[in-house]
Amino acid sequence: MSVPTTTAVIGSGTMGPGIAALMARYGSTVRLNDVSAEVLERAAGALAIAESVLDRLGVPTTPGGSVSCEADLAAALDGADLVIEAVPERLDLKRAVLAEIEAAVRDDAVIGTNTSGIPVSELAADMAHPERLIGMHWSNPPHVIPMIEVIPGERTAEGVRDALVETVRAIGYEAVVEKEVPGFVENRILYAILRECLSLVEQGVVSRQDLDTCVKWGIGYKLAVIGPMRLLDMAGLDIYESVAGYLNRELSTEAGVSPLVTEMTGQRKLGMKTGGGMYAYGEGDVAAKRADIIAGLITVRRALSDTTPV
Ligand SMILES: NC(=O)C1=CN([C@@H]2O[C@H](COP(=O)(O)OP(=O)(O)OC[C@H]3O[C@@H](n4cnc5c(N)ncnc54)[C@H](O)[C@@H]3O)[C@@H](O)[C@H]2O)C=CC1
Ligand SMILES: Cc1ncc(C=O)c(C(=O)O)c1O
Repeated sequence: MSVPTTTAVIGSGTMGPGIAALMARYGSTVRLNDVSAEVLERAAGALAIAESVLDRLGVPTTPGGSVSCEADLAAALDGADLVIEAVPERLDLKRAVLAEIEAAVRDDAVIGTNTSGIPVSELAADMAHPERLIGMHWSNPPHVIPMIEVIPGERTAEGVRDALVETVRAIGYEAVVEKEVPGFVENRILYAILRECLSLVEQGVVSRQDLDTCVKWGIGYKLAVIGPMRLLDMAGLDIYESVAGYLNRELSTEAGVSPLVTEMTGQRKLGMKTGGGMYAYGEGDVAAKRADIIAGLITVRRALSDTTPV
């Protein structure tokens, strides 16, 4: 399977519309499904924004692609060669949705789950055909970040893994194939960073704003150009050995969720989607901030495409 003829995207929240817009751009007939009629009504706006971003990125349009919103799951799945599950990150919900998907989908369809890190084998535990399920972890915003983690579970067929890698490359993205561990690779690293960041803010070592400045320039800027393994070579492994020798024992080992985060989620302060989180957003601020972030990502992606690989 290179670009699937028909793709079903199940879940149209933060991730679904960007995924749908990108697959359509490469010529796939995409059906975008959600349980919420209100969410599906809003999808047109999100799709239009994603399409304009793809224009600005210069992603060419393959004729024949389209996205339609489909409230009926069976209709959304009808004839799909690739299904991308993007419903909320809850094991019970994902298992239930995967059961519905596998009961309705074509026998030879590939079912990709966009879980942020639930092991694929756990999601597949009750499936009649676990060989069709594979982790397909996009990074947010999915139509902009050109890398997808591909994670076979214990029972995923090799042919399914190979077909998905082919699809990822056919849409111009890098495929990173991994063995399954909770969080996969990207989120294990991201969450190690976020745990330390939250701990430093909670301890009052640094303000939220200054932490963001420090990580953006001191870490993010370099890591946008080279990966951590290359960074170790640039710094010197002897330096890493000396610093890690006294620093690693000081780092946060918090096994639970940061109290700062649980306090905010308890108040339904979920970030940009609710208009407040680590920062406060006034009227119109969220749209402006999202536009700034996308503009920055487009500039950096263009610049990085001229640099040598990691
Ligand atoms: N938000 C992010 O930065 C990223 C999220 N992910 C993962 O992608 C998945 C989706 O995440 P988001 O888009 O952020 O979540 P979200 O909460 O923004 O959207 C999920 C959507 O799924 C819908 N939904 C719930 N039950 C459904 C069902 N039975 N059938 C169809 N639709 C249903 C909801 O109405 C909602 O619109 C999660 O597993 C998440 O961990 C992966 C990469 C990045
Ligand atoms: C906080 C956070 N958690 C999960 C993911 C992806 O699974 C992301 C992301 O892609 O940006 C994230 O920021």
